[in-house]
Amino acid sequence: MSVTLGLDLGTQGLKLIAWDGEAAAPLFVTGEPLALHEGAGGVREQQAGDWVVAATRCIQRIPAAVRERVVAIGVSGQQHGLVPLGAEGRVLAPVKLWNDTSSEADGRAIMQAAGGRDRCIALAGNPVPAGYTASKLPWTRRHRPEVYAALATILLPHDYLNYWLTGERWMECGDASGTGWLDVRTRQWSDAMLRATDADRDLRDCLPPLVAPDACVPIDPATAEHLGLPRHAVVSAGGGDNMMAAIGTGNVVPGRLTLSLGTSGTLFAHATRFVIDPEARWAAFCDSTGAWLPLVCTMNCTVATEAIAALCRIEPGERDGLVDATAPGAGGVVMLPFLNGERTPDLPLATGSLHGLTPSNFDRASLYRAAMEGATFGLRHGYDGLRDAGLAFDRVRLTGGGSRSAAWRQMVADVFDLPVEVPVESEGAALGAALQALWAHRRLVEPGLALADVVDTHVAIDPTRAARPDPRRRGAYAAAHARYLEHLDAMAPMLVRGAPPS
Ligand SMILES: Nc1ncnc2c1ncn2[C@@H]1O[C@H](COP(=O)(O)OP(=O)(O)O)[C@@H](O)[C@H]1O
Ligand SMILES: O=C(CO)[C@@H](O)[C@H](O)COP(=O)(O)O
Repeated sequence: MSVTLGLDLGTQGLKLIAWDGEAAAPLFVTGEPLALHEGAGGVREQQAGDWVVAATRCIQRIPAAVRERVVAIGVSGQQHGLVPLGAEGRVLAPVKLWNDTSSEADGRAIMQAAGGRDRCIALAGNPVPAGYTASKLPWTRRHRPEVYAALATILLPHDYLNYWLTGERWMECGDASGTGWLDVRTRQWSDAMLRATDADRDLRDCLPPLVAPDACVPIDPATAEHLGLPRHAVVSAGGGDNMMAAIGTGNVVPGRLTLSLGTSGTLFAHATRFVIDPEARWAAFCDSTGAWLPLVCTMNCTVATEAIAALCRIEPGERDGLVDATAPGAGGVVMLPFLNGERTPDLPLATGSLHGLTPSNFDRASLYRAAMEGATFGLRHGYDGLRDAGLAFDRVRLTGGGSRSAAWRQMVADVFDLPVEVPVESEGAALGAALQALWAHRRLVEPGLALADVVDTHVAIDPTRAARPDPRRRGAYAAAHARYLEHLDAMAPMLVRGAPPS
């Protein structure tokens, strides 16, 4: 039996899956929560040291008989975070995360220096929203000058765990697409975007080499010993959580749409040709197979449902019942769920709001449904952009924490008017990381092995969690979606400006 480990460093927690490469089944699954520091002005940061503690706990919890058979490890991670490393490998500051909007003005300044938003898209395929890594660097230069001066290497969150495991610094093109510095057409760093970020420093010196998707690096022997893992284990390239979720949900061929309902909501496809949206309604990213992964990301998915559940004291076991007890449209309640600011649509300073309240709909069930609908409509917004690019879809593969909800699965089927499939393994990103590790390890002796072949054998669909669009609900959801867009348009001038200082 050969075992591969998949680690997924999410925003709310780190998850681990130990995968049996022969039986195509999980042997052990565990996780650890992670703390998030939220500061004034949209600051959202984590300590890289906490990730290492969480990963160590998860790995050491694996039964020894499983651990000693580990041949390879793959790491998936929340995208865009900036891990600043000093020359000797020390992390110099807290990690500014993908949902940290404090660098909004810095992103705008980079785009201006590059010649404007459209020019950025022409140069590298993407603009530089606040969430992307590039914007966090000038912020660091302004707010933490000593860190900027000592900076030797920039890593992304999953790259940092790879560094901890191997002692080697590298990036790969999937996650590197979310820096704002990679020209996603050529898979090379864009000198123009690097210069627009800092004209006085050669930032190429801070960027590690880019490796191929099937790269394998030996684990550091001392780290292997500390973790109780075999010294011959290797670490694969790993990738951004969305790129790994594409593998873990079997989305490595055209025609499938993966939707991940986590802290962020993401929606992405597999594209064999490079596609960009001139309006940047979605991100033009590389995937982790050598193709592309056009992606829509909203910053408020389970953020919205969790906030309403906490406010109304809705227990986890009650939630689906409340959604089922209300009709599509939530009795007229509309939630613009932008509690964390928003990336799609591009409103980093936006705040959340509730609309359409009356005495007869101001109840916990309608509010909870409105939060779930708002999060789902936000993703639908970007989906129209993907179709405008000529991409066609015949199904949705659902993953992330929200995919555990039967009511949410049905809502996705109805709102997108597509059949929904749910993989047996709900942790798509962790499974994708384990499968990438399995593939990369097998390719050492079988160089022609295609990732799609591994995915076909290992990603199973759970027939009991499928959902089909219900034509009786289509009209009600279309009307509710139209109402959502009306409120969004009406609020737009205020949402662009952001909240007054508190
Ligand atoms: N049955 C459910 N209904 C709605 N939300 C759920 C359900 N189960 C889990 N979640 C939510 O999913 C979120 C975690 O999703 P996950 O994909 O693990 O997030 P991340 O990777 O962003 O940390 C939590 O906010 C959790 O409350
Ligand atoms: O910023 C993006 C994608 O561009 C997010 O999808 C992050 O990658 C965080 O993911 P979760 O922690 O919500 O899984």
